[in-house]
Amino acid sequence: MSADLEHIRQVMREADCLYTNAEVEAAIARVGAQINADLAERNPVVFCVMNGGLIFSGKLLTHLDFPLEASYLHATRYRNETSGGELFWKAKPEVSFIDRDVLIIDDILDEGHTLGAIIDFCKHAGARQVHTAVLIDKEHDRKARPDLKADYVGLPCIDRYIFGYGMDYKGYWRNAAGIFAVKGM
Ligand SMILES: O=P(O)(O)OC[C@H]1O[C@H](OP(=O)(O)OP(=O)(O)O)[C@H](O)[C@@H]1O
Ligand SMILES: Nc1nc2[nH]cnc2c(=O)[nH]1
Repeated sequence: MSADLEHIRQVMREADCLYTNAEVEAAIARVGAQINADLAERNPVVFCVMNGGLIFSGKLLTHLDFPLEASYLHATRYRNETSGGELFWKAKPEVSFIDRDVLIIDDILDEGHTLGAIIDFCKHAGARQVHTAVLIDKEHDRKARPDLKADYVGLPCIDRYIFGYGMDYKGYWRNAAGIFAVKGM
């Protein structure tokens, strides 16, 4: 079924802006500086988690000032819905990272099932150390593993369904230049 574009446009018109474009860009620059300080000598292999991690990864990578290899993996459990289900691997990493430092970049740590599963996968596949960066850490008490924290966090966010900067609403608005919360969600 094709999307109801008028509904999609209305969601943007009615959304609450939680962070402006400038605030997100400043957060990305901050995270970049932290990663430069920590990982410059570690020769990490950097994985963007598709699809949501695309914009944060692209912008963050331009702040990193050391040699690195970049690739992607694709794991999803929301599949364009607004509540999560089973984790589904669409593409596992193709680059070998045995005995390598790995940096995983994703848009959001919500309940943490996705990041937890990706970290487990990388460790089982022989990574020396797995580092994680997320643009948004959503604050609530439903974390799958309460002890699982991302090493690098751009911004905290209240417990609402958000979109923009890679995050979608029903597959749309990943391109929104800011972080927005859907009205009523
Ligand atoms: O912490 P969790 O509750 O597991 O949710 C976080 C994950 O959800 C989103 O992915 P999604 O499955 O929506 O796929 P997408 O990246 O293609 O939007 C997001 O990109 C994270 O990977
Ligand atoms: N777009 C989007 N994806 C998510 N995945 C987990 N939480 C969220 C959220 O709030 N928004």
